Amino acid sequence: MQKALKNVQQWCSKNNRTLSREKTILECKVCDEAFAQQGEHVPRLLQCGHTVCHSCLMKLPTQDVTLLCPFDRQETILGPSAVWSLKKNFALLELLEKLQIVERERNVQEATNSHSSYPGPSIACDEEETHVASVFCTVCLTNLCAECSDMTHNTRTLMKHLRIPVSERPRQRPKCQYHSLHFVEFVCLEKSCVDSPLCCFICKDYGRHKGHMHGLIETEAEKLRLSVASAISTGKDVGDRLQESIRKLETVASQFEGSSAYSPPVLTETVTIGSAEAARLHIQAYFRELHDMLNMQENAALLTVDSYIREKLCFIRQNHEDLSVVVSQISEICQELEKTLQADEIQLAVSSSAIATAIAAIDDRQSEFSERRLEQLQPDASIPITFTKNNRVQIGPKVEARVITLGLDGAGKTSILFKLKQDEFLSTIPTIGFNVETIEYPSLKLTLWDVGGGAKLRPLWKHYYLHTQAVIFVVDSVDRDRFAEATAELTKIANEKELRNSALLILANKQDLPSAASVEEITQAFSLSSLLCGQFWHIQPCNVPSGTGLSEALQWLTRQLVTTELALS
Ligand SMILES: Nc1nc2c(ncn2[C@@H]2O[C@H](COP(=O)(O)OP(=O)(O)OP(=O)(O)O)[C@@H](O)[C@H]2O)c(=O)[nH]1
Ligand SMILES: [Mg+2]
Repeated sequence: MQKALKNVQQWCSKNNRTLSREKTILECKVCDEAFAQQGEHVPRLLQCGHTVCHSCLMKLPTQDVTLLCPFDRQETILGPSAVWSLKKNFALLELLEKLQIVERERNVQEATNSHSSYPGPSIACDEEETHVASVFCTVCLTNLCAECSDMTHNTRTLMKHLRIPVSERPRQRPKCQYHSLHFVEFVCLEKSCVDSPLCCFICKDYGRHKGHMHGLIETEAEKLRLSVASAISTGKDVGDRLQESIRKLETVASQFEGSSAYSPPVLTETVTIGSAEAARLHIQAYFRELHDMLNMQENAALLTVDSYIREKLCFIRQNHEDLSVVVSQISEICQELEKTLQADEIQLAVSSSAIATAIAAIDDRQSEFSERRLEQLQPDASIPITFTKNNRVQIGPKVEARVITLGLDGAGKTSILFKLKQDEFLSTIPTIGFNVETIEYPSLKLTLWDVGGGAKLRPLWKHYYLHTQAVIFVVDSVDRDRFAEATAELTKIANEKELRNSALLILANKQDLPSAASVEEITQAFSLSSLLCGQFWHIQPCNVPSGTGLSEALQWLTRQLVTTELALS
């Protein structure tokens, strides 16, 4: 460092230039501004070894997190704080500081050597009035010419006094406005004196500031300087942090605009979307796959129907052909028999065996093609179609489902079962155990389990849950006193793990009775919306005597089981 400093000094003297001006040799080679100890022109080091001021670095173009050196185009990788993360060139900063000290000492030297170097109004030497003062002793507080300075400060102690050019002499203290013979030395710290806090020692000890808190002007000024410096540094910190936030916002904004790399996502996979464009692409890809999948499913469904139709037509044509052959055979036999009617007795007697054979053939055909057999040969022209939940088509064979009917005792479960099975309102007795019936529709076959609802039987309900696709919960709409009890049972059912994929149909039964609670009242009393949040559920008003509501209830159930209304059509 000393060597570098010496080189700079030598360069200055060789080139006959002053140090103060030649600070510019320590300037940023991009903007030609002198480097500074702090602020915009603080020197920062690039990884290639070049030094550029902070301000210029901020203006340089960046590629992602790298910055190119303006001199050799080499890359420097930036940290998370961008340009702020680059190290300051401390060697250069130290050199700058030393140069400032050297310059200051040189100024004193020059002032000491030359009376005329101080361009301001001349100040008389305190030792010899006819001399012009060129330096100010900061310890003796005297203005001195060079000669008197040397003369008065020639002892070992006095030589150490710091003497500065008179131009840099500290300002003289003002005189006290109440005691004109004395300088102000103190600052009064009382709040009431904030408007005129300066005072001399007389004001402080005997005058208007007597008894007040006070401090030395230098001490108080130093405290103020420190708090100002601290506020400045805090301000800079805040500024730096805000700058960092701005940079991050810019990064996020550029990512939104589509700078980030994008790889097409897989259907159903959750991807982290990096930019607005990536999000759009992700959505388009998702729906493209969905459309493709639906097209494939539609084609597969059509193929299934086409092959079903082909098989059916083949069957019909075969039957048609077989029956036509039989019809022509019968017609031939009939023609032969009609001829025998024209014959005389002798001929008839001779042909009796052939006639018996023909009659037997007709009898055979008659018994072979009974009404029932002919019905079987006439296929139903309808094509019963159902769709599974994954959009596969199902023709013919019925969708089978296991359903359990639960609810408090007396709610009407058994009555409903009998109504669905036999279309009758039968008298019932309380169920001990269970009843089970199979109920068939064109495309649906329900196995309906009706389990007794007495309090002692309810713990047994759970044994019926396995493989159950739907639960029918029957509520006696008249029995408001037991709504709370019914809600408690429904809550247990709703929380059953084994039933979490089952559809839940609530039948508000006995709507034929005048005091029956409406569906809305029951929904509210049972808090169904919150209780069954996230489940497949439906509430249907119904009554057994007329059967009103039961077919709608089953239609909803069927939709849940086969996802199509065709099942019941
Ligand atoms: N008015 C009217 N009465 C009904 C209706 N449904 C059922 N009932 C009557 O309510 C009573 C109880 O019916 P059940 O079908 O035995 O009740 P349950 O739910 O099977 O009762 P448990 O087997 O004890 O669990 C019987 O007297 C039925 O006639 C309805 O819709 N309207
Ligand atoms: Mg019953």
